[in-house]
Amino acid sequence: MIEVEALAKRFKGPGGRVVEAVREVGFTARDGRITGLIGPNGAGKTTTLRILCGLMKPDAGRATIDGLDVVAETRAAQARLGVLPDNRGLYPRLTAREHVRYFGRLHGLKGAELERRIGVLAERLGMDDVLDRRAKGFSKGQTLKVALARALVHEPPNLLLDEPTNGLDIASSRAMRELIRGFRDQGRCVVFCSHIMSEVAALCDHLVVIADGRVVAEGAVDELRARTGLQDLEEVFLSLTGQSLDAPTPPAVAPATAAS
Ligand SMILES: Nc1ncnc2c1ncn2[C@@H]1O[C@H](COP(=O)(O)OP(=O)(O)OP(=O)(O)O)[C@@H](O)[C@H]1O
Repeated sequence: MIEVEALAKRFKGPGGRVVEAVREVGFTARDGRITGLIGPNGAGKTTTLRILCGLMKPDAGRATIDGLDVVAETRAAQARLGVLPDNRGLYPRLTAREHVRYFGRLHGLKGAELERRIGVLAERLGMDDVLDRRAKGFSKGQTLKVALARALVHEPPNLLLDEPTNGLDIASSRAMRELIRGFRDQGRCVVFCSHIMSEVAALCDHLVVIADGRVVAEGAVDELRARTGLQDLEEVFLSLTGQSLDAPTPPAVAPATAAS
C-alpha cells in the first residue's frame, strides 16, 4: 500500500522564480487496486512519483510504501517498489538480460535464482528474442518490455507505472493492460499515470485527479461521473481540472488566391 500525506515540493525555476510543483498532494493507493494518478501537463504527477521512488526529498509531507517512509527508510521502501519511469532509461550498451540482471543485483538477488527470474520474465513479457541484444536500436515496445522486466525482477508488491502503453501498438497495449490487471489480481498495489482517458476508464479502480499541485478530486470513475454529471471521462477530467470543455476554434484557412 502507498500512502501520501500533504506532500509539497518547490523548485527554483529560471531567473530564481519559485515553481510550486506539488503544493498539497495526499492519497492512498490500496493493495489489489489500480489507482490512476491523472492530471494535466505540469500538474505535479512526475514530481510526486519521483518522491515516492526516493529520488527526491519533499519539502513537506510524507509518503510511505507498505508503511516504510520513503525519506527515512529509502532502501527498504525501494525494495517493495517497482518503477516503470516515463523515460524508460535504458543503457544502449547493455543487453536486455544485463539490464534486468543489474537491477536484480541492486536488489540483492544473485546466482541461479536471479537467472531463473530473468528467464521467467523474458518468457512472460515475450522478450526472448532480444534478451541478448544490446538496447541500442530497440523499438519502443522492446524498450518497454526491458524496462518493465527490470521493474519486476525483485517481485515488488507495489508498482508505479508511468504511461505504460506510450508508443505501443494496439496489440501490445492490450497485452500491457491485461498484464496490469494481472498485477492487481495478484493483490499488488498499482499506481498508474496516463493521459489516455479511455485507458484510465478501462483499467482504474480508483482515480486521484491532480491539478496545479493539488488533489482536486478522488474516487471511482463512476463516482466522479456522478459528481460532475458528465459521462465522457475526458469531459469529467476537463471539468474537474478547471479546463475548458469547448474545443478551440481552428484558425480560418485563407482562401486560395486566384492565379494571376
Ligand atoms: N527539476 C525541476 N526544476 C524546475 N521545475 C521543475 C522541475 N521538475 C518539475 N518542475 C516543474 O514542476 C511542475 C510539475 O512538473 P511535473 O513534471 O511533476 O508535472 P506532470 O504532472 O508530471 O506533467 P506531465 O503530464 O507534463 O508529465 C512543472 O511546472 C515543471 O516545469
